Amino acid sequence: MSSPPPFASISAMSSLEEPLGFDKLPSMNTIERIQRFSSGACRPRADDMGMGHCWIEGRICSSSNSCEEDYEYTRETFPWKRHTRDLCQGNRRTMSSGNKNMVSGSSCDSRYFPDHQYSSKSNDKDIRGITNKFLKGIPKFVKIVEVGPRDGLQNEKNIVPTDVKVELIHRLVSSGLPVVEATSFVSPKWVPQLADARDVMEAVHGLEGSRLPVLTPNLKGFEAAVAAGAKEVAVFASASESFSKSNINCSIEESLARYRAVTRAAKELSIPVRGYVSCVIGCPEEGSIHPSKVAYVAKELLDMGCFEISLGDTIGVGTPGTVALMLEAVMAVVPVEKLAIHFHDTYGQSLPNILVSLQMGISVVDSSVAGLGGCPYAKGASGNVATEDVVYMLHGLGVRTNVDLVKLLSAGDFICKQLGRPSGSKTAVALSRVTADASKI
Ligand SMILES: CC(C)(COP(=O)([O-])OP(=O)([O-])OC[C@H]1O[C@@H](n2cnc3c(N)ncnc32)[C@H](O)[C@@H]1OP(=O)([O-])[O-])[C@@H](O)C(=O)NCCC(=O)NCCSC(=O)C[C@@](C)(O)CC(=O)[O-]
Repeated sequence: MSSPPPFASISAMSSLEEPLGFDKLPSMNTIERIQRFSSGACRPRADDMGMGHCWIEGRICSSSNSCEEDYEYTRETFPWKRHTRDLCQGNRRTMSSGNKNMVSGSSCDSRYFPDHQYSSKSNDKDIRGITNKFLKGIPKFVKIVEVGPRDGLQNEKNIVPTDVKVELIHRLVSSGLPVVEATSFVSPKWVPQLADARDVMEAVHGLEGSRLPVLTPNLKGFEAAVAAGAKEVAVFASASESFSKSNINCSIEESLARYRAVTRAAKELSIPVRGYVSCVIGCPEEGSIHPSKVAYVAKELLDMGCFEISLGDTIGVGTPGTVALMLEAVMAVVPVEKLAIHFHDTYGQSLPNILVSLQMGISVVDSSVAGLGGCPYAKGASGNVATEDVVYMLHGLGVRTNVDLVKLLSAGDFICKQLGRPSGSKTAVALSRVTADASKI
């Protein structure tokens, strides 16, 4: 028998792979009730698999209606117990129904998705208390800006065929990502990997559901982007003088002058412009970058009309401490609702950095499917934080993204197969192991 496609049995996953949401942490009251409830009031079922979750099976209790009463909250409060059991049952269902469940949110059992946690009615008061205490300021919704097709593929050793890029964009859009940065209209001599920018944009023309911005380093790039059908662009400055020179061959001030020309032209066509600041924590040549330099460039981009400023830790050296300092400086001159964060995962600090940024009020996060990425002009930079990992964490925190994790995983799987290497997403790797194990049951 051939092995099932990756994530085909995702609907049968146990909830061990789902982040434990705060809405699932038991209150003292809940714990007391469980202790009371599990101390002999009910007995384990024969098919209990030794998991000791007799309280889940409230219906087989020998005693009165106390089981009935507690069934709902125990089932919702400890879903991983129930899911461990369902893993086998669900997997059998999946195997018998072929590929039906693959990347199809609607045909999958929604109980197995992190999103399910937010429909829970249990413990509302306790959750609020916990989030207020430890996670103050975290937004309810985070906009994810997917940069995989651009930042992800610009650093690939082998040039990725245009039709693969186009297929990747389609898959990312269909996963519900609100923004998918499609490509760059930069010099093909500088970034040959994205020399097919026009063809990519023409192929995704008319694709609905996500905004598809492109990078433009100057007026020439802007004009080419508009001619190819781009409806949104991004300019990219740096907080490091050396990096500005090596990346776009001009000083910071020269780059800002170029970008003023771009934003002026864009304004006339009502085209929104996003601004990037790179090297917001450190530079491969200069070392650490003072937060005031980041704040200066961010404010300049805002003043010239950028609707959003993305702060890029290009070489991924930031930690929550340095990120918080940098954000504090930038937030003194740019309103927090205009800011986005863009982390590379070189030191594995991206998720904590994102968390601290959310706590400071940021609600826009850049990421790259499968953790692809890196800047060809930033030696030592690794891939961006993986979108799958960001979505997993956010959903676990009860933050909405509108992203369908299964479809996103499938997009990541697609591009990794095309590139011939494993995913840089820990979530994708863990879930593919779980589904592979499940398929053996
Ligand atoms: C900015 C330039 C063009 C200056 O490059 P230059 O060599 O100084 O430009 P030039 O004006 O002297 O022109 C040289 C040639 O390039 C052409 N040219 C000029 N402009 C364009 C254009 N837009 N599109 C196509 N061609 C262009 C121009 O026509 C000319 O062609 P030639 O006469 O030699 O045949 C170059 O340095 C460049 O393209 N750099 C882009 C590098 C890049 O894309 N780096 C990765 C971006 S990622 C990043 O910055 C970080 C970020 C955003 O991801 C956030 C983070 O991670 O922190």
